[in-house]
Amino acid sequence: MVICCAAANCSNRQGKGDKRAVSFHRFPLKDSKRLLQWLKAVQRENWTPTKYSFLCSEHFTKDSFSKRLEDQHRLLKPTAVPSIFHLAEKGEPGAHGRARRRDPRKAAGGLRGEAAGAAGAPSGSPMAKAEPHRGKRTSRQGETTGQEQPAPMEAPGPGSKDNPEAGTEAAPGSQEEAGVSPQDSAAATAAAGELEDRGGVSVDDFTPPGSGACKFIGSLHSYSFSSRHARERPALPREPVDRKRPRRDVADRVPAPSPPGSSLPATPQKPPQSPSAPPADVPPKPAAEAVQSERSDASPMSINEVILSASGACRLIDSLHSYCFSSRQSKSQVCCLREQVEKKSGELRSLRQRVSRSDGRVRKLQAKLDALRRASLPFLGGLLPPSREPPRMSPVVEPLSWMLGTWLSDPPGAGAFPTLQPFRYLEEAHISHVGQPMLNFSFNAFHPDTHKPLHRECGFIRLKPDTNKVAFISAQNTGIVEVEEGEVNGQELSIASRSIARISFSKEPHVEQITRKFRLNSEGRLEQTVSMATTTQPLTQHLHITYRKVTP
Ligand code: HEM
Repeated sequence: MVICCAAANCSNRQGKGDKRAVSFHRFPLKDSKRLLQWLKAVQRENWTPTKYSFLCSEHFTKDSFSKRLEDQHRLLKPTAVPSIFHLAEKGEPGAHGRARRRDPRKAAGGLRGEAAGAAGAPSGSPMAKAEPHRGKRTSRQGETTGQEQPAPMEAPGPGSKDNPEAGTEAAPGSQEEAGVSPQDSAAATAAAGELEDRGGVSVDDFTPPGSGACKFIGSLHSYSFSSRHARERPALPREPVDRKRPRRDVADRVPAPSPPGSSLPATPQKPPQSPSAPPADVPPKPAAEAVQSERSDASPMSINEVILSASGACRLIDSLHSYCFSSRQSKSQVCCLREQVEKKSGELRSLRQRVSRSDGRVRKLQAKLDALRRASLPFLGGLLPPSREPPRMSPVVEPLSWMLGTWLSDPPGAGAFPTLQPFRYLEEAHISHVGQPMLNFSFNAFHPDTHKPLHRECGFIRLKPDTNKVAFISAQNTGIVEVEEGEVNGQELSIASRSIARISFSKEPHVEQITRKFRLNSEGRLEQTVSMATTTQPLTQHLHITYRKVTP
């Protein structure tokens, strides 16, 4: 297999004539953004690059290359995009075979020579040295006018022995002068091929990330190549007098070196046979033998061993790269997860604070409710704990159990008396027990509009055991204390005053007789009717009220 330039109308291929200054560079298949830029520049329709597709260095401007510090190797910058191409002149017969080079960044007259910066370029510049053969190539292409010049993808090619000046051209900027042997180039080519095969990252295409680990791995790369270079350097021929001629001789027989990585030499070479490497075009052995024939102090390590060692080192570095990438990815995932955990922890803390505040509110409400119960339910007040179960009712008072509960007037009570204007009033009635053989009661009247407290009375209702005899003992805020007795029959209690006492300064006319009737009506409502006799009026109804039960 010969490495050919994939650009339309470019016939450069590995080892062809005077192309020793031409290097070949793989398409950045793993860098989609850069690959698109390359493809846009190449302008080949219905064509997809493979890992065997290359562009020669003639399609890149001079500033697309950099020199490696340690050995001045010419390297294609990781951001480089080709810009110098033959473009067929449309409308011209046989135009697809004719071409002129143009740099798209230079609208007119942007010929390759200008783009390469030949004028004023240092003599050591590989681009400057590429100038002469560019002229030859133009004329050659002129000769092939009318013939389609397919971009060679993988074509076998001969060695570069047809141009006696090739060595001179290549020498100043060549990798050989930079201190890398042809075996370096072969090994690097093979290693780069393996890298692309296995990890899709070639040494040339790899952009060192900012992490310390990758810098370290990058330094391993440098160490790997410089180590190989150091081991092989003693084996290179010593050329104390004229370096160009022997080098040209060597170049005739040995592949021109290229930067390590995906940059490939223009001269024939064969990468080492590796199971994972792309198909080798030239076996490495002849190249190795060529160098070995030149050296006077043979290295203890054979070239094949060096190549294999380099390949192994590159595989190791490749795996380190993969590990580095996956490690960084894992680290970023861990960081992401940590952020999520911290966020969730913050939310949890906030929720706990809200729950705590809610608990505080619930406790306050519970306390308020207990206070209300104590205030409104006498039997729950005092020393009785709020959570305690209601005391069991004494069986003695069971015949009066229908009276138990809290009752509210509904509708408002009606007041009357011969000496009074009829009136309305509201009243709460609490009738309860605390387990004793009696009921506790309180009646609290209020003004129907202003809710101003009016008549109030409280006392006890007792039953004579094993009878239906009932005693009703009441103290009223008007200064009257009275005892009424009577009978309970079913759900009706009728009682009449037996004794009435009053304070010395009670208001007149004094009440002299009181009768009451309680009953639970068919609607489950409690009714109370009060009649009285005064010193001025006979027994007459004074009050009638119906209560609605508001508690169990
Ligand atoms: C058994 C309980 C009650 C007794 C023994 C009683 C007794 C009396 C007596 C003796 C009078 C004076 C009557 C007059 O001047 O000729 C009176 C007046 C009156 N009573 Fe009652 N009463 C009782 C319950 C109530 C209740 C529950 C109310 C509800 C608000 C009430 C409202 C009034 C009013 C508004 C007057 C007229 C103004 C007054 O004298 O203060 N009474 N009551």
